[in-house]
Amino acid sequence: MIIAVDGPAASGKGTIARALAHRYRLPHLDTGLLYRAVAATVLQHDLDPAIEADAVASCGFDDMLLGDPELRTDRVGQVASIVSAHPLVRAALLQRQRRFARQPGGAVLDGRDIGTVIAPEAEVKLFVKATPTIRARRRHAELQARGGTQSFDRVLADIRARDQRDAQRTAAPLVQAPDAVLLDTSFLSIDAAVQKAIDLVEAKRRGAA
Ligand SMILES: Nc1ncnc2c1ncn2[C@@H]1O[C@H](COP(=O)(O)OP(=O)(O)OP(=O)(O)O)[C@@H](O)[C@H]1O
Ligand SMILES: Nc1ccn([C@@H]2O[C@H](COP(=O)(O)O)[C@@H](O)[C@H]2O)c(=O)n1
Repeated sequence: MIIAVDGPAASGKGTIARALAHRYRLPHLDTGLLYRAVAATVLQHDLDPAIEADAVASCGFDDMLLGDPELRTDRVGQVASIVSAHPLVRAALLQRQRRFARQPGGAVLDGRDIGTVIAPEAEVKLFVKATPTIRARRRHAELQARGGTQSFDRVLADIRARDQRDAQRTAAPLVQAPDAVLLDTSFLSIDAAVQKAIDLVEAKRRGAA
């Protein structure tokens, strides 16, 4: 079974994807990390993320980088949303994600274009959303817990900027797949959101959704 979990920044898709992977004993890929690794490599080499050739040259990153906590910072997230708009960057990362999705037994992937581009054949597609203010509140709390000093307003502005870039780019924009089920986590606890996601997967498996 392939489970595709898409949605905007800090909507809770990673939390849900990890929980579903655990529940159904499936491997999980956080595809945002791949774009973050490209972004971190661009920054490391003092390249320009807006220049496609610079971003493409950074797609051959060492997989060791995927475990670097620096990848989770807001700065890297912002640059990731710049490099991810380049069609050649998306093309360079496409096969790796497709191979992961199509491994025997299935997989859970979360990102922006899993249900639309990477695995349009996924048996289950969730589109996770929450209001920008609630997402910023959650991300702000998360960053503070890690010692971050950004203001709430800064985090909210960054989330809005990233939403806009991700939704408006021409290459694989953030959009709900027509056959994805919408899961609004704005007023759900983590446990309640995960339970809803499990209920949706179960309904799909029974052919009821
Ligand atoms: N339903 C929820 N209620 C409260 N907090 C939540 C909920 N879901 C997720 N969170 C928290 O919100 C933050 C963002 O969640 P998560 O990392 O899952 O989002 P994401 O969509 O994967 O983000 P990104 O796109 O930036 O990778 C985390 O700190 C997580 O613990
Ligand atoms: N399938 C994807 C996943 C991510 N992106 C881009 O990467 C940025 C960082 O992703 P996070 O999930 O870690 O927040 C994100 O803002 C997107 O620009 C993508 O394009 N496609």
